[in-house]
Amino acid sequence: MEKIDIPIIDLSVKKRHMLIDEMVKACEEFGFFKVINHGVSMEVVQKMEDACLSFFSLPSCEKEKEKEEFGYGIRNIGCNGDIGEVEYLLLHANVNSNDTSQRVTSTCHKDRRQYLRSKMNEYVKVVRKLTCEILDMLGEGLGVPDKEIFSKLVRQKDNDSLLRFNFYPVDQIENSPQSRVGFGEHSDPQILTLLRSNNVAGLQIRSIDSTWVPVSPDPNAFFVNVGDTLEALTNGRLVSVRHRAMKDSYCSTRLSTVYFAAPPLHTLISPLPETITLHRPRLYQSFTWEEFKKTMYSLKLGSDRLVLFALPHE
Ligand SMILES: C=C1C[C@]23C[C@@]1(O)CC[C@H]2[C@@]12CC[C@H](O)[C@@](C)(C(=O)O1)[C@H]2[C@@H]3C(=O)O
Ligand SMILES: O=C(O)CCC(=O)C(=O)O
Ligand SMILES: [Fe+2]
Repeated sequence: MEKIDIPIIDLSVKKRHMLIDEMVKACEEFGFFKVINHGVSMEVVQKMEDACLSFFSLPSCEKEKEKEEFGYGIRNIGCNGDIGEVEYLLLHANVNSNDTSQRVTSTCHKDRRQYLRSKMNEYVKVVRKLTCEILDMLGEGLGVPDKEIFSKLVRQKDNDSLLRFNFYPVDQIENSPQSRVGFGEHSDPQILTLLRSNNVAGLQIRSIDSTWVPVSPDPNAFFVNVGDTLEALTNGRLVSVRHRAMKDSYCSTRLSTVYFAAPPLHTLISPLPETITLHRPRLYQSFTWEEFKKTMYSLKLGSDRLVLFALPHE
């Protein structure tokens, strides 16, 4: 295990130019950084987290009923045979969609669903705002003419962003190995990911020299991952980070909450002209987010998807 300092961006610091430079540098070197003093209401976070923990503590038969509505899953990640030591909810983070009020269901289910959904929607609103602030700072730092070029994609009404809750329970089995992979190595396919967790360790990022770097938990912070799509949009200048989550058998239950900011399906992803230079010729062909998504779902969790869109070298 390597000891490296994860870049920390303190949004309460007034010198915006300095912050922007540090943020761009972190995305170039690691594709990852931690944000503190972000201004997101901890009350919103806490209520959403409590509602999720109550959900995960329900009996299995109750949770299984939420496959369709909340994308409940256990152990199976995606549909290509990846297995994790994790239970999760995976749903669209589009606050306008999924009105459950018309569905025929018992009052108890309906109340629980509506409460969970409302806490999630409140969370999405605040986390999307923070995501857009970060994307605007990156746009400014890269010197693109329209600094809102990235955030505009995420603000679109039909954006394809997702919200995921990963629940890593404590092992009930005696003598199970001390530390196992809970969620396998991968990069996130979208533009930007904002991840937070309770105060339990688990997240690791892979550094340039391929060693795993543990990220200390900080429930007051957000961790930001550059996704494959931002790597493609910036012609490989900002790099998508490979990461995984470990599960420690003797530790406490871990809950991570992950917001994946994505553009609308029809969006054409092409490297921005400002990122194509003599020293860095164009790396990727253009593709729509829909095409990329189709490819990603046909592949395993740990696959390198961007390589399939790389242009041949001269
Ligand atoms: C195995 C898979 C799960 C995944 C879709 C995929 O085919 C490859 C990418 C995976 C991933 C990783 C980051 C996110 O957790 C996720 C929701 C995403 O957008 O891409 C998952 C997908 C999933 O669990 O459906
Ligand atoms: O649980 C974590 O910390 C990581 C989860 C993750 O990488 C994901 O959901 O894509
Ligand atoms: Fe991830």
